[in-house]
Amino acid sequence: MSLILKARALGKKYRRRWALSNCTLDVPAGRVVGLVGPNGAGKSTLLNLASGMLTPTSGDIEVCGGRPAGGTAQLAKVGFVAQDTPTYAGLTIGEHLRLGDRLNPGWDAALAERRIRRLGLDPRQRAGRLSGGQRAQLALTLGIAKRPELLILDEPVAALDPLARREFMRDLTDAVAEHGLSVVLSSHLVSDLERVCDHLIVLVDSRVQAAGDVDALLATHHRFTGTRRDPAGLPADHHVVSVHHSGRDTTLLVRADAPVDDPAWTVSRPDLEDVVLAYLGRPATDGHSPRSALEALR
Ligand SMILES: Nc1ncnc2c1ncn2[C@@H]1O[C@H](COP(=O)(O)OP(=O)(O)OP(=O)(O)O)[C@@H](O)[C@H]1O
Repeated sequence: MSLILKARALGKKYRRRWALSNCTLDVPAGRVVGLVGPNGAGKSTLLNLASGMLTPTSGDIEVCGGRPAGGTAQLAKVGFVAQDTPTYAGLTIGEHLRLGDRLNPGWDAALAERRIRRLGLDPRQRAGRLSGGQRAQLALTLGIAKRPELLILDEPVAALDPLARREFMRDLTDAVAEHGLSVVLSSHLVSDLERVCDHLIVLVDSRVQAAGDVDALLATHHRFTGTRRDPAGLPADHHVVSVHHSGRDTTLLVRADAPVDDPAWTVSRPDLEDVVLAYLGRPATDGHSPRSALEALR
């Protein structure tokens, strides 16, 4: 599997506080990869390190085969839209597009203009006068029109209304199909990630708790329900991710290639949100290696 991003024991420290510590993960190339995790898990820090906006305190990170922001050619390979969708308040939309053209060797002017037109945005409007969602759309347009090998989006849809969110996800899918770019996007909206991502990474407290193709994650996780009992009796290849007791019933989220056929349990399929929530509810395990027990689900 070729990798577009590789982090090894990566850490970033602010004064005495680690924003990300000992983070090891692999991101496959040619995919739309969702990065999901609770507030403060280190997602933005990781994405800022990947884009070269931050430099690591410890460990290594490689993006598109090189050091993040390590020279002009490397900069051209990666598009990054930060969480606060930065734009220049005093510049018009048209000026942003011209700036994009000047700064990016692979700039796709036709794509940028088409997208701005379709969004109904006036190229003469200053970015400072745009709504939060419109500003996000401008920043996304700049990221896509740069035609990067890897597009990194930190919570790109947070400021968008539901319709704009759906359209953005569709644009992204089209851009991936047309230009074959790799995408990493973080979001708390698992339903949106499910619509657009084919690979998912769950990060909790700097550690990968689960990672794999969405199809594989769905095929290897099962919901077990039955009368209240201790899950310890399940076969050894059944990894219990979460346990909920309510009244006389027990519900488990279990990872197993093939669920055991036991009349004591009713087995059903969880959706992706159930799987993600089960991992988010766990204390972080020390998944130093990308092949940690919870990870190998490709
Ligand atoms: N500039 C900073 N100075 C000090 N601490 C920081 C800084 N940026 C992030 N942190 C801390 O690092 C940790 C990880 O933050 P980060 O923003 O990467 O998390 P996140 O997973 O993106 O969270 P969210 O989902 O809320 O955006 C948090 O505890 C945060 O308080």
